[in-house]
Amino acid sequence: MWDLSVIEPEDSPRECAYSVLSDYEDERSSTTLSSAAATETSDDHLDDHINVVLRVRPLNSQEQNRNDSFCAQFHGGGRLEVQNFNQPKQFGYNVVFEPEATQEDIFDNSGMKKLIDMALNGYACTALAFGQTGSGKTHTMTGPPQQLYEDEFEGGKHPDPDMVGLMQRSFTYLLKQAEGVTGNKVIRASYLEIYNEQVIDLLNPNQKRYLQVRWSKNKGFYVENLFVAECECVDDLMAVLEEGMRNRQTGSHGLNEFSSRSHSMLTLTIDTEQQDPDDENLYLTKRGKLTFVDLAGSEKVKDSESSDQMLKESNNINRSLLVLGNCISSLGDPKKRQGHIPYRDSKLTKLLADSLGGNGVTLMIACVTPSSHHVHETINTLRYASRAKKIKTKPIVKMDPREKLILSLKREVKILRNENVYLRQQLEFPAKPKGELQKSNDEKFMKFLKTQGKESNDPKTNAKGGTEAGLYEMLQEYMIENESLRSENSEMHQAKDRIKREQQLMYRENERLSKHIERLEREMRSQGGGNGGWQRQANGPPPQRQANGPPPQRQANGPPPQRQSNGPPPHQNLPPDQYYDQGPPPPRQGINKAPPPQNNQWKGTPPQRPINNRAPVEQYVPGPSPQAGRGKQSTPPSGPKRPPHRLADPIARSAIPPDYIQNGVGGYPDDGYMSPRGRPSPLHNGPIRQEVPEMTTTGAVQSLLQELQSRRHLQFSAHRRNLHQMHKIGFSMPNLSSRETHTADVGFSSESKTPFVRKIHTAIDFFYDEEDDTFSRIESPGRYHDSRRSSQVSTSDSIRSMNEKLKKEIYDLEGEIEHHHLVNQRTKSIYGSQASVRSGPR
Ligand SMILES: Nc1ncnc2c1ncn2[C@@H]1O[C@H](COP(=O)(O)OP(=O)(O)OP(=O)(O)O)[C@@H](O)[C@H]1O
Repeated sequence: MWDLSVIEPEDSPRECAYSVLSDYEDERSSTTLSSAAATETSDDHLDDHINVVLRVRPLNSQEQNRNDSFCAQFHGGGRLEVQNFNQPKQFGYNVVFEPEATQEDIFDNSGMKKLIDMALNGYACTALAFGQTGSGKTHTMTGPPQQLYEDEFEGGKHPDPDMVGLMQRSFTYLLKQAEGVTGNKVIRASYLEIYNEQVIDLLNPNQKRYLQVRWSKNKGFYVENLFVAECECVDDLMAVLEEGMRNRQTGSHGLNEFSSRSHSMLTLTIDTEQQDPDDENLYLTKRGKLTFVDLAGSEKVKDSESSDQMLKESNNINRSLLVLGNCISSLGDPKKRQGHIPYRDSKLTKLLADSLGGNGVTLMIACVTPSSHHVHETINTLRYASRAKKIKTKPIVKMDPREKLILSLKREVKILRNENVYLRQQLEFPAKPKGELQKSNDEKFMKFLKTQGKESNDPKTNAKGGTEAGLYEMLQEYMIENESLRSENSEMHQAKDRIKREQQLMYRENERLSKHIERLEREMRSQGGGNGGWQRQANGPPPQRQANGPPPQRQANGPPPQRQSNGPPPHQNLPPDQYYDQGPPPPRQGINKAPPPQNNQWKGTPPQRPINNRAPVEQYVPGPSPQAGRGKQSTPPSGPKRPPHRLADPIARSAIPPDYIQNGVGGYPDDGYMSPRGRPSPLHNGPIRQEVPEMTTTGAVQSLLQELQSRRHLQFSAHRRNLHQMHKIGFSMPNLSSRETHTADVGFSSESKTPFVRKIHTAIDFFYDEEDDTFSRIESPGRYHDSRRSSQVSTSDSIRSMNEKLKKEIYDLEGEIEHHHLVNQRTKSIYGSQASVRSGPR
């Protein structure tokens, strides 16, 4: 069984000195590491598995002399098979480096470069070598021992540059990469070892005290009083490494002449100042960490032939490695991971806690010997490595906690300011000028940045004190602004909710009124029903009534019969108040003294509202009056009464601008509307009568919108839609989002190629005037331009205005009904109850 499912690469790098799991370097490594790097400016967590690579060293002279067999077989693709006393065991890792692999191969292909890049971006990164004693950990990390001790100035050989290890190569690469960072950067180094479970500062060997491992909320586990050296160049870093290696506990035993008897940790802290992508004036200091860990090797005491002090060392080494193994097992097991991880059981695991299970990025280099003599130890190391592969970490960028707080407050303030502006727009509050607090905060922040820059350049100033004071002051200011924005925004949210509630109430009332209108209409129809029922003719003036005969038949489109100008009306033998269509109107309740209509124009005194609050019986004058259409006035009693237009047929008009034509493609580009071709709108009431020539949809819609904007009526002949339906179209759409409410959605029937209004948007608020057969907008034109502004208030206004219209309509209809009542009564009194009654039009 493979420990890891792998895919054999087409071109197996068998000839190479290493093999990569599933093109690891190209895919997995780059994906996992670079994706984590993408979170550099945020606290977003990205789970990432620990990257584990394996290095198999060549057989050493001792093993060769013993004629140990080579127990490892390389299958490419990161796979390895180990012969465990004729029992093959198979393992898979991200990369497997074969004995021929050079130091350069390790550095270039282990993922080390990406680790350094991430450290520069603020992540805590760790490269850790582990394995049996003598397996090549130190060789991999720092090169052969003589690389450090053979100093050309002290008469030794010049170190072989090909043999230098991962650490020296990393230093060079790090400094080179750091040159690309524009802001300030500071690299500090510390070096410690854990020897017999005690922490020793390798850069301060004269201090014969063991250092304490402490824990703090911000730092996690850390070593107290550790010497930190600021390094400006590669040489500084090399000097730190050499100094530490010189002071490190080594010993010679049966398995390694230069055996490390301690775990060593060299930590580079990398502070980089980087520009905030959201704010060019803001520089953020990220604190990345790069730790190189060279573990002491596990050893069989029997093999290493340790005794006395070395035996004690061996026991401590093995014990701490056992704890490390336990931590790795727990972290690699998804069930155990949620539970207790025994970091505190050793100093090593305390200091590695963040690298293993925390917010760091870790590269583990497992080192093994291929000697069959050590196959048991080798398999242990391989299992260890396999378990480590299952561990997931959550890399995050480390920042100065105070700066982080300021940054988060600043971002929050920015969000709240935006929200504030948005809410103001919605509620139509005037844009808030930049407040004093906001101004002073921004100024303070700029000042702070400048001071910080000066202080960092001027060592004499008390940089820390000044910076801290500025930081705390700013923190407070931002918190105050934050708080005031919060409360202001919450008030605006409440206002918005209130308006919404009002809208809903109004909407319900409108629904009720609409139903009432329908009821009234039915009532009116039933009143004027039968042969003698009042019927308004579609186009043309009302019929002339003969004095004692039946009502005249109206000529289609013809002029109305001429009235006798000077002579008495044909019904002069009747009391004047019994006729209203050929003479003075019936003086209802003594109110209306208006002269008869002339030239099809209504003339008359606006009716007085009767005491019972019902519409007075009124004289009506035939002929459409576009300007006096329903919806143009919100105070019903002041205007003239008109016939019950709801019963009339639609009035055909020919006033569609010739460019209101569609070809069924495209749409209004800004609003992203699609042509309704092939998908008739559910709101479309039917074909429009007017046939129009072809043109582009976009042009048509733009013309229509321009028309709306200039408040002129659209006079195309739409199929009849009564106000009730339009009302629904305009306001009963659920979840009217702010964006949906800004534009007119005009569609075109693909068959008849005629325009129709698909959707009435509340921000524009235009209504269909059934009598005039027009669409008119009652919004201020200015609002239309700001199509992104949602307007709760305008929605309320439009619902309110719709409400007014409905009330007026009811008022009209009630007047109609009362009028019919009166006419019926009078007619009955003249002709008797059997007479057919024709009450209108007037
Ligand atoms: N890949 C390699 N190629 C050549 N020589 C190697 C390689 N790996 C290790 N060696 C040599 O093997 C010897 C032991 O290596 P090293 O000291 O690095 O082992 P170690 O794992 O660090 O052991 P310990 O845990 O005891 O410190 C050294 O002389 C080293 O130069």
